[in-house]
Amino acid sequence: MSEYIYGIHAVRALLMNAPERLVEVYALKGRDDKRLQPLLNELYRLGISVQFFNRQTMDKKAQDEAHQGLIARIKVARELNENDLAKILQDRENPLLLVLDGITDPHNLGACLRTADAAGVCAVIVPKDKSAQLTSTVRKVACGAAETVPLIKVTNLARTLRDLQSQFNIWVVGTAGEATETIYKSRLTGPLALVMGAEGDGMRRLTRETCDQLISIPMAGAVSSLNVSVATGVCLFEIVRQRLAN
Ligand SMILES: C[S@@+](CC[C@H](N)C(=O)[O-])C[C@H]1O[C@@H](n2cnc3c(N)ncnc32)[C@H](O)[C@@H]1O
Repeated sequence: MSEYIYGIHAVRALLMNAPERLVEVYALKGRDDKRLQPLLNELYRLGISVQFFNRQTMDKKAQDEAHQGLIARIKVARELNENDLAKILQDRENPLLLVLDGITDPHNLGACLRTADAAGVCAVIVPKDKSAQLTSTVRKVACGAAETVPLIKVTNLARTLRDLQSQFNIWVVGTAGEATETIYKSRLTGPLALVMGAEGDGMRRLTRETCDQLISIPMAGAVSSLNVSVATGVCLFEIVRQRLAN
């Protein structure tokens, strides 16, 4: 089984993190780009087939995806699940996890993965059945982070959160606009899972009830909530700030 990834960021990230998954690469003929040549050199070095095509053929292969002159056919990765968490968490001194409770917009998932990578999140956890899938749009928006941050799909999110609390001593912090405690007054420096809610309804009741703490981002204006990927960025980088200041 294979799938396609598009664009320089996605191909470079896969080349750096899981080159064994690259089957073949299609590149735009005549494209003279300083960023592309080192990447092509590395592909040649690893013996990965690179074929050159004109723009019309590349656009056809990309089927409406923006490809920036580079497409890779890759082996589908094994899906990660709750059983992979122990390995990811072992030897992590101060793990930071991001939990997305039912985000369905691929752009939001891609943006959250990108921010998670930048903030040093060790895995993103989502419920198996109620989330956007790791599509090429998600990969493109994630700018390579879909290849670097493990995405764990769990059958029962509340149970996974309880396991994180009891087995790994992880403090589970949920986010909700109406929470009285703000992120800026909370101490978020220890092992932590940050939980974000879905675009429309926020966190589900059981998820919310499982959290150790609920926090909000203070809102000064007329709108009642932020876009979830924006809220994720605000929260993750406040956590990063606190950890660096510690
Ligand atoms: C668009 S909001 C959902 C709004 C939903 N009506 C609710 O009551 O939560 C999506 C998610 O972004 C996060 N979020 C957005 N604004 C927030 C805020 N001011 N404080 C904390 N989290 C926020 C939360 O995780 C929320 O579940």
